Amino acid sequence: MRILVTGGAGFIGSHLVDRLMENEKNEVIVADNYFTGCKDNLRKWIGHPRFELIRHDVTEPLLVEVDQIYHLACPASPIFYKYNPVKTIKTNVIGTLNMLGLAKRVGARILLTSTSEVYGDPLVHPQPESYWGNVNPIGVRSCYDEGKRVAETLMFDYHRQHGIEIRIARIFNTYGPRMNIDDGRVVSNFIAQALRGEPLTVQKPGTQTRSFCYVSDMVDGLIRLMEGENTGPINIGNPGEFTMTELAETVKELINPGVEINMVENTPDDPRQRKPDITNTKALLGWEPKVKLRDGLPLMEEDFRQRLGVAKKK
Ligand SMILES: NC(=O)c1ccc[n+]([C@@H]2O[C@H](COP(=O)([O-])OP(=O)(O)OC[C@H]3O[C@@H](n4cnc5c(N)ncnc54)[C@H](O)[C@@H]3O)[C@@H](O)[C@H]2O)c1
Ligand SMILES: O=C(O)[C@H]1O[C@H](OP(=O)(O)OP(=O)(O)OC[C@H]2O[C@@H](n3ccc(=O)[nH]c3=O)[C@H](O)[C@@H]2O)[C@H](O)[C@@H](O)[C@@H]1O
Repeated sequence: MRILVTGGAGFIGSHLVDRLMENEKNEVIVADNYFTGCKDNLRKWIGHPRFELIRHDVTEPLLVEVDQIYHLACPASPIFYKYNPVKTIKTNVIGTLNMLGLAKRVGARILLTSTSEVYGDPLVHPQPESYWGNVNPIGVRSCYDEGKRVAETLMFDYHRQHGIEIRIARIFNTYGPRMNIDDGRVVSNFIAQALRGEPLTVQKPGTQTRSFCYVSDMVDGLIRLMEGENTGPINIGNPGEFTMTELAETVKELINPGVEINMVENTPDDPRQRKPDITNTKALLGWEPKVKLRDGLPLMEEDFRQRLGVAKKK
């Protein structure tokens, strides 16, 4: 199978490449502009006969003969996707248009990594795929939230109009090794702060909730979706829901009991609750997450200790 992974140098993408490369029948091509990802995440595959890495921005057309496209190219951290909002929405709209054009041209099946942010600040909880969402069309997060919604629209229009084989995953908060240490997302922030002995920065009100999926579960779900017969959209996430204060207390307990927890200001339009309804995911993909937060955090801690050079206290 010839597989293109856009955004494959990123956090989820590089773990996906690892799993795809385990299958000797697969040839993998990564296209990435290294905005938030890096070659180092793929170092073990560079030079491998079944692997190719291209520096490419998906807002420009790309022509490669492939059978499957995993379209992950988009900055995921709010800090990065808010850094250049016009670029973020271009990546989601023009980038997805280019990948759909490629899929049509070469007859490839295409999977889009959409997001729970399509539900916005949800008024329905937990969120089923049938929920249309509560999204601000002109807010500071809209480049991402609406960008992903348009990407889903384009996927379905190409499916209905041109018969393209599509798969849509609505990914919920995912964590694990290889996350950018300073990309500003809550799990990476808290673990880096705990290891550096800095106060954990809980953004107000602290009662807002998220549900965290470990990256190996996420990759398993994405491959099952691609290999299955269902277009989606399908939620892929761990229904274990925590407040940010509970998350901070767990990181403090597991990693550094002496660290302080500080309440700090939040940013506009931060969703107050988020939890996937995975009824469809279990029924259609036979998937559910295996790694609990308390088991996943130490795996990420080990990765961050190595990268930060912080040894575990005896
Ligand atoms: N991690 C999460 O919690 C989460 C949750 C929901 C959805 N997602 C989605 O999953 C995908 C991967 O997320 P991630 O956490 O690995 O993020 P990431 O930022 O680590 O990876 C994104 C990758 O895409 C690349 N990229 C960005 N813009 C590009 C462009 N214009 N052209 C080519 N490459 C580009 C980046 O350099 C990076 O390698 C994204 O589409 C994201 O929206 C992630
Ligand atoms: O799962 C999803 O669909 C989305 O999850 C995250 O978006 P978000 O939940 O905003 O991610 P974080 O920036 O990690 O924030 C999570 C919560 O933690 C809080 N937070 C964040 C950082 C911090 O240091 N402290 C803190 O309390 C935020 O206010 C927010 O309530 C990802 O960044 C998005 O790419 C993704 O689409």
